[in-house]
Amino acid sequence: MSRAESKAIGVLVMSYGTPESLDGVEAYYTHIRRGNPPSAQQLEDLTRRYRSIVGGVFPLRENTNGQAAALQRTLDERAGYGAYVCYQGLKHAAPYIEDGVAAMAADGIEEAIGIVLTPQYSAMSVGGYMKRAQEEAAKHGITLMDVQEYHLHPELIDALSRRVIEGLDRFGEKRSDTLVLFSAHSLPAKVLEMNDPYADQLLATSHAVAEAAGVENWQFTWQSAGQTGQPWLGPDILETLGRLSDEGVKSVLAAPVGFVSDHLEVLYDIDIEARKFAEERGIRLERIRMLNDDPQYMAALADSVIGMANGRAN
Ligand SMILES: CC1=C(CCC(=O)O)c2cc3nc(cc4[nH]c(cc5[nH]c(cc1n2)c(C)c5CCC(=O)O)c(CCC(=O)O)c4C)C(CCC(=O)O)=C3C
Ligand SMILES: [Fe+2]
Repeated sequence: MSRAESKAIGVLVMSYGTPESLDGVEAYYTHIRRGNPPSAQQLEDLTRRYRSIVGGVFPLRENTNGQAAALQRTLDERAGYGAYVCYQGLKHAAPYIEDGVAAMAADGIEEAIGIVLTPQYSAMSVGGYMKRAQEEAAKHGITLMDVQEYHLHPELIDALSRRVIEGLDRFGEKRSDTLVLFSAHSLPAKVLEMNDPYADQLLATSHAVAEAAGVENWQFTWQSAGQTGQPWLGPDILETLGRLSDEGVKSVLAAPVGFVSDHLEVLYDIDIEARKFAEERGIRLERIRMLNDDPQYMAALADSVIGMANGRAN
């Protein structure tokens, strides 16, 4: 018997996707660039960054697999085996969002909930995932409802605040002088003209986490902006670290709350690039542990999925 019985609700678990191997970086980058291949220089630069974090495995793939499996277990525990069936749908790698929806259709799923593993909504990121999922669902006659965001879910805030407390403890006697620097992936600044909730939601998450962790000394900054020739949201984390060093700050705990996994933007952009930049300016930079398949994060996801499904039934 198929795991997906006729009454099962499909759950499309959406994430960014990462290459299978260094040989796959060019195709992946071309997909991110909407079919335009990167220049040799751009490809070399991205490959170099992956090479410096990757020990033969791209960590995001394992982490997304682990998150989808843990969410399935959490849904089984809360709603009973067979009530929900998870399918992965990735933005820039196989199985693509469309593959996930087609797999649901092949299993006879008629009703589904879509959820992106990023807690904060932007029309340019999460909205893009959902648009593709809706278009494919319509082709198969699947009714798909989207969880738009869960950036203030109490379990998520608690999970992040515990990580902040644990990260601050690593500073020992310097703990009270440590600044918590929340961050998220920058977006092209034109997103501001769209009245997009992304920045507000990121600030709301940061605020709630700081409050739950009892932290008053915190700031928010952007990171990982692309080089597109257009302006991106700033200030960038390196600019912020430069200013903090001018102000005499010596201890910083990075808290990238716009990301949920160990991947390139965390393992390279923060752990290698930002840390080196900070150390050169006399700042000790530590980072909170990422959520990956944290049980409280899974509870926030499962609760959002079940809440959406129940809302429809009422
Ligand atoms: C908002 C946002 C998130 C967070 C929300 C979410 O998770 O969705 C995110 C996450 C991620 N971004 C990732 C990787 C990349 N993103 C790039 C490029 C871009 N990102 C953008 C936005 C975002 N990206 C944008 C507007 C571009 C410009 C091109 C375009 O207009 O689309 C490039 C090209 C080279 C470069 O610019 O560095 C790469 C390699 C990985 C995987 C890392 C790994 O494999 O370990 C992850 C989790
Ligand atoms: Fe990205």
